[in-house]
Parts: sequence; C-alpha cells; structure tokens
Amino acid sequence: MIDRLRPIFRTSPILLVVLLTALVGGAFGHVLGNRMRMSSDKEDMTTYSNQLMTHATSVINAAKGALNIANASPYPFCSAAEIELLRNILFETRNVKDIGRIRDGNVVCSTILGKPDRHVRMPRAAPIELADGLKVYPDVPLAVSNTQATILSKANSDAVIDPRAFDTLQEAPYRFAVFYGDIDAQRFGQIFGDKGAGSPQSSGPEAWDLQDGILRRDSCDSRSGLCIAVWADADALGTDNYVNAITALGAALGALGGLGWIDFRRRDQSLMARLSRALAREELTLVYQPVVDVADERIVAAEALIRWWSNGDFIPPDVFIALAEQRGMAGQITRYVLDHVIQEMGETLRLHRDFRITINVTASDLNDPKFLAAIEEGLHYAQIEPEQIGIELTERSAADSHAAIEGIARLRARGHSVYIDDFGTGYSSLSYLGELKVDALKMDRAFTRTVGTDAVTVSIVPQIIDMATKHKLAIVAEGIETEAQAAYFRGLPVRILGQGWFYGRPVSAPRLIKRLEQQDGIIALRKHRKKNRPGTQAG
Ligand SMILES: Nc1nc2c(ncn2[C@@H]2O[C@@H]3COP(=O)(O)O[C@H]4[C@@H](O)[C@H](n5cnc6c(=O)[nH]c(N)nc65)O[C@@H]4COP(=O)(O)O[C@H]3[C@H]2O)c(=O)[nH]1
Repeated sequence: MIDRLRPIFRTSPILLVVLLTALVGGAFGHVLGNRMRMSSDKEDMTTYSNQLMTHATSVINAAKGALNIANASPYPFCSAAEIELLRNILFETRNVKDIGRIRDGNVVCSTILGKPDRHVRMPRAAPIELADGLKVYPDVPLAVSNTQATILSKANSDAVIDPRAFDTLQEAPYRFAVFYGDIDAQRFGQIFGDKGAGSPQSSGPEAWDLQDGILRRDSCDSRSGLCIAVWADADALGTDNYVNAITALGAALGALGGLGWIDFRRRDQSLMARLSRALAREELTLVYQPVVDVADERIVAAEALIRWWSNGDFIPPDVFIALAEQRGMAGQITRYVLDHVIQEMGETLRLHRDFRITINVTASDLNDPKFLAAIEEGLHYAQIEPEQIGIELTERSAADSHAAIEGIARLRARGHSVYIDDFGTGYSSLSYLGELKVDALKMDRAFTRTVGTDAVTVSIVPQIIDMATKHKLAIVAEGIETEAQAAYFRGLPVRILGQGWFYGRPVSAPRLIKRLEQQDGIIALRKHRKKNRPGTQAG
C-alpha cells in the first residue's frame, strides 16, 4: 500500500504534508473527543447515580417511618384496630408493600396477610443489624408471591419494601445496585438492582473505575448508610458521532494548518527568491538619515537604510533582513549596502573627511571571516577612511556571543566606530557596555518618546546618558520628532548627537548631498562674514 502511494507523494509533497497534518490533527481530535466524551459520560452517570441515591434515601426513610409508627401502636397487639392502623400507614407510605407485627420471630399479623392461622417465620438471623436496632433482610422470598424483597424490621414490626420500587429508574445502558448497611463497619447488603455488582468499591462520596471497557461509579452516603454503584459498557455511553465530529474537526484543522504552513513556506521562499533577484538586479535602494549635533543641528553623519519596493509593495527592512538572516543571506545585503554607499556617497566622503556614514550589520556579519576583508578592500579602493564608516549593531547581536566581542574589537582596531543600535530595548544590563567596548550607543527611540511625558521610563534617559559618559561613549538619541525633545537633549551638559524626523527623514543620496552642500555654503558664509566683520580685519 505504502509502496503504491510513494510515487504519488514524491510528485505531490503537498498531499503528503496535508495528509500527515490531517492525521496528526485527527488523532489529536480523537483523543480530545474521547476525553470530552468520557467527561460528559461521567457527568451523566453522576446525575443518574444521584437520582438513585435520592430515591433510595426516600424509600428507606419511608420504611423506617412506617416501622416507628407501627411500633408506637396504641392498640392491642394484632387486634383488628391495629391491623386497620397498619393498613392506614401502608396507604400513606410509598414503596412499602406490607407492614407486619412480629412476636418471637414470627409475623403474627400484617396488612396483606391479616391475621393468618399459621404464623409466618422471619428469617432466623438478620444479615445486617444497625446501631439503632434496625435489621435488614435482603432477598427474602415472600409468602404471598414468587418474588423476593428486602425486609426491614425493628422492635416488633417489619416492613416489606416493594421489589419494584426502582423500576421507574431503570435506564439503559446503565446498570445499578443499591446497598444498605453500616458504612464504617463495611457491612452491607444489596437491597436493590442487578446482581453481580459485588460490594461497594469505596466508602467515600465518589470512586471511578474503568476495567475491561466497563465504567463504574461508586458512591456512599455515610449519613443514610446507603451506597450506590452504577456501571455501563463505556462503548455504549455517549455517542460516537460526538467523537467522530471532533476527530473530523481535528483532521480538518490539521489539514488547514498543513496548507497554511505550506503557504507560509512558499511565501517565505518566494520572498527570499524575490530578494535574491532584487539584489542581483540592484533593485534595492538606499536612503540616508542625517545625524546632527543637537547643539547646532549641523549634520555630522548619516545612517544608511535599505529600501525595497517589490511590485509596488514596500517591504520593511525589519521583515526581509530578519528573514535574510535566517537564510544566511544577511552578509550579501551588508555588502550590497556598503557597495552602494561607496558608489553614492564616495565622493562626498572623500571631500568631507570628518563626515561619517553608518551602516547596519548583523551578528552573522561579525562571525563571517570575509566580512572585514570585504569592507577593507572596498574602502581602500574608494579611498575612504575606515573612520568614515561607522558600524551599527543591535544590542541583541552584540550581546550574542564571544565572537561578536571579538568582531567588534577587530572593527575598532581597523578604525571603524562601532555603535550599539536600539540601546535599551534588549540586554541593557548597563554593566555589559564595559565588556563590549564600543564607541557609541544609539538610545532607542522608545526612550526619546518619553521625554516631556510622565512615563516612568523617562527617568532612565539621564541614567543611560550618565553611564555612557562614564564609559566615554558617544551618544546618539534616536527618533527625535519634536522641538521639545530636541530642546531636552540640547539642554544636557554633554554632547549629544541626534537623529529623527525633527532633523530630517531618510532621503536619497542626491538629496543628502544637497543638504550637505547647503550646510557647507552656510558655514563658509558664516566664516566669511566673521572674517570680514569690522574690527576683525587683519592689520
Ligand atoms: N518613528 C520614527 N522612526 C524613525 C525616526 N527617525 C528614524 N526612524 C526610523 O528608525 C529606524 C532607524 O533604524 P535602525 O534603528 O537602525 O533600525 C533599522 C535597522 O535595524 C534595520 N535596517 C535598515 N536598513 C538596514 C540595512 O541596510 N542593513 C541591516 N542589517 N539592517 C537594516 O531595519 C530597522 C528599521 O529601519 P527603518 O524602517 O528604515 O527605520 C529607521 C528609520 O526610518 C523618527 O523620528 N521616528
């Protein structure tokens, strides 16, 4: 069979996955369905057992009540008046068939027998005798019919309990047994129900047992001295439709999950394939976001950020870079970015030796032995100083491994500045900065956002700045969007670099270059004005 299916699965792996997930889902559904069915079966059985217990209690109480009245009879023993009284009691008492008076172990009179010529003998020894003097005689053959009944007797009276007292409570597929006796002494007699129930399997309020496909519940009520056993063939309980429905639902969900997974994998794979194609066709672009000195808003650096528009859809870098990292393609992206930075910004960098571009790298770059050589070669060829290319690493990748620490050390030894990006979002045990040995930290925009608000995290900003200053680290505040935030950082006693929409959104290389040229022009003009200001002339 499997051999016959093998070629089908080979040509259609989807079918195999869907079949497998449907099977797993179905199996899960089956187990769950059975569990749910079992719990619902138990609930039904408990309800039934409780009904039996209530009924048994009322039957026993009725019989005991009848015995008490008979024993308190004010009439001469077995006189016509007393038999009349017994008949009245019987008339008032449900589930009792006969009430009699006893002397020397003989029934001298009763409601049914009247006053027979020949006395009817009670069984000699009562199998169960309770503390209050009540004797219980189960299965006594009756003198007037072929049936057997439970007889209760106390003092000089006896009451025959109707053998059909539980007939109305029979309910297939359940079977039951009612026991009566001394629970503490574990002495019981079965007074009703199916034979073969053995004795109660517990003296507590509830015990379950499942053996050979038979589910059984035992419960005892120590106040009334009654125990009820209910059992049934587990297969006959509940309905298989219920389990089948949940099994089918599980299988359907499993199959759906399988299809969803295939779809997800396909999208994932197709996204990766599209990314590879886009990189090969150089369809990804770079934008640059200015980094300024907040004191005078002069642009001192820019962060290169990658952009990917695929068939008119913008795919955020967070998404495709995370995916590229999983598939070992992150290094390719980093090199792409570096190449394009050199192409687009090379001349500006050569003209402005104090200007810096930062690029984002991933943990895998640091572990890649060819990474450093590739940067070195590219920069050397373009005559760009390593100091002009800053490396941004997220906290997560920096804290990741020993290799990261070594990678950072190598980059710094070549002259690159290393920035910890999104600082404060991850592993910001403030002490770990000392171990990492970086040049700057970029405080995550989540903290900048709290400036000027009541947010608790705002109190962390001075702490981060303090600690960075102690470690002689430059600070870049990310995500500055408002004048109030800018003013806050401007007012601090240490030098802060700022990045955010307030100073400029990420723009294309030509637009950044234009801004730099305007800035150069303004600076040159200022210098010129200063030089030509009256009183500053030479001589
Ligand atoms: N709300 C707000 N956002 C601001 C503001 N100023 C800048 N941003 C955004 O904040 C992100 C800063 O980049 P990042 O922290 O390095 O975070 C980057 C970086 O981790 C990663 N990424 C971007 N480009 C590259 C890349 O070329 N290589 C690698 N490995 N990762 C990159 O993707 C992340 C997201 O980049 P983007 O979507 O470009 O989002 C950028 C930028 O557009 C502001 O004032 N308000």
